[in-house]
Amino acid sequence: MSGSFRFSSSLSPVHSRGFPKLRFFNPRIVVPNPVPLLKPMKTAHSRVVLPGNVKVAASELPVTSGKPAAVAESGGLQVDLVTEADLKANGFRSTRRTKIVCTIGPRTCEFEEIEALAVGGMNVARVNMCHGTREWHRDVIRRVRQLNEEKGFAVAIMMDTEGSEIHMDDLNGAESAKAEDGEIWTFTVRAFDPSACPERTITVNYDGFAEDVKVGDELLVDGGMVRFVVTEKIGPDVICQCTDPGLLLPRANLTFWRNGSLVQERNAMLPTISSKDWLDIDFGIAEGVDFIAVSFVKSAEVIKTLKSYITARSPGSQIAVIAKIESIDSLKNLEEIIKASDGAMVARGDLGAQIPIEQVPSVQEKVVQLCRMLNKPVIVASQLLESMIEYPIPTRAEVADVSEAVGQQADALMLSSESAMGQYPEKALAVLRSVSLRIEKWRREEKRLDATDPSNVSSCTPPSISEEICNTASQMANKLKADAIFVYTKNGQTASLLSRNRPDCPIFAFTPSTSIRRSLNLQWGLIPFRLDFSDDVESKLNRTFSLLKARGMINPGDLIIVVSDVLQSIQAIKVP
Ligand SMILES: Nc1ncnc2c1ncn2[C@@H]1O[C@H](COP(=O)(O)OP(=O)(O)OP(=O)(O)O)[C@@H](O)[C@H]1O
Ligand SMILES: CC(=O)C(=O)O
Ligand SMILES: [K+]
Ligand SMILES: [Mg+2]
Repeated sequence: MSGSFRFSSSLSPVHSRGFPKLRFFNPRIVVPNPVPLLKPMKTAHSRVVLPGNVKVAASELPVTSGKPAAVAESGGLQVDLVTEADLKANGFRSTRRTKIVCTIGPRTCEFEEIEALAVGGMNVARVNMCHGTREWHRDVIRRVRQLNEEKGFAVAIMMDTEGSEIHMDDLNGAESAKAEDGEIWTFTVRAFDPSACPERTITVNYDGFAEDVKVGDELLVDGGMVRFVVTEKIGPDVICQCTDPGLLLPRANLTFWRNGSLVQERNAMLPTISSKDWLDIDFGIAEGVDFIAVSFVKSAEVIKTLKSYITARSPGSQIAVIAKIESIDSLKNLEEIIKASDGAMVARGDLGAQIPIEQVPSVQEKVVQLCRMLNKPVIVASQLLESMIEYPIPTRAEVADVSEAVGQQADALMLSSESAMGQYPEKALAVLRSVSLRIEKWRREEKRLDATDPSNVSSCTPPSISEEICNTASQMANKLKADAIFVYTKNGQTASLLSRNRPDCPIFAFTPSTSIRRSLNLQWGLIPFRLDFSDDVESKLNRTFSLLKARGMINPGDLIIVVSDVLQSIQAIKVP
């Protein structure tokens, strides 16, 4: 699919989701450019515009073999230009702790568009295997890799599986179809030739569909954006009347409800990982993605199966498995699922179609807390800035929702349609960034909740020396008002345990592995650097100090708490 694909505004999904097309009396106050617009670096001499309006001319940076040194690993230290310039200009406290995942779609798939997102603060790029071809995804993944190699970013790649829940067909290539109030539509398990498909007929991907539904059931498209009631069943055809009109989008999810409850008959028996998903997973392993997010996880078993499959297919691979919490069945097995996974996503879109929407906020809070206890990164996803698909500024309610997730100290926030096919992907990213920074700062100032309170973090994992060291180091950093914590970590575990404490200062995580560096980029408060280091604490510390000082990222007198996972030690050191 090409990058020129655009939804025309009259077909924007926002409209399908019940927003009036024209908002008379629009309550949006257009504030004077609340967030700086970012432009990616174009040439070695252009100015890189960074978060917080820091400007650094690429030509001012030391250049090695035609590339800026930040990219070319000066002295073996690798960090991206954006982080480097931000640290230089604004200091440690300025860094954003909450990470950002952006879904890459038709609106953001070109190299320059991906680069603009990276410059704007994207930490993880997500590709959704529900949409597009493998070739399309391969191109996106390779562009992200190229960006990392050429510009020193550590943008991780997350592949999200399609899963085998019930969904509609692709509308024979149409961007959408409008269902009007009272209209009769047919949902069928019959497949048609695109040219021979009768009007108002939609093919459903699940063969048991016509058998499972009953007359009187409610059929919800995309969690209730469009609703139908089943009036008649004729063999493979389910005849429905539209009760809540709206736009039907290709491959939209379908659920059916009886007497106010989700019906889960044989569809509950559909595999979490379909045969197509396994092929996509093989593709993801071959392309070396960093995370595989599994849609509609119902139990821990599927996560264990996938993890052992990855190990067998690609021994020594660092691919992490993220459980998407979006199925009603997952809620009964939350703790086991999260324990088996390397992280979780609160996938509020489909979750809100499987449980009453008023229950979504409490599930979000519970999953975020559980992940924190179990030391697993957690992503809050879907509809954070939904109106920005179409408008350049968010609603106040959306800002409040983002603030809530940041206040819960989730590791990451995710953009879906906003970045995949919305009109303002960079602005949406800028809003996530500025709201995160503001709420994080406010939280530190207010100390509204003591993040290092051991009761908050220490239960549920078996106590370990590393964990105690990290808890103590974080408390020390807070009490001494340290400027940063440095951690030298080979497999990332110690960095994770520090992040889990949500300390007041940023955590510089030095790792010799580029893939660990990328995977740490999903975790709260971690600034991952690639650095080869020896086991000798003294020498690696002196080397790090001189490399960072030479690049202006730390200053003499800065107080650093140093944690080493090899020696299991804590040191408090003033930068000489
Ligand atoms: N690779 C792609 N090609 C085309 N359209 C895409 C692509 N990725 C995303 N989109 C569009 O962006 C929208 C939002 O993306 P998102 O990843 O949230 O998908 P979704 O269909 O809501 O499924 P999920 O529940 O997995 O998030 C999609 O509905 C689709 O219209
Ligand atoms: C992200 C996702 O899959 C959802 O919200 O449904
Ligand atoms: K998906
Ligand atoms: Mg989903």
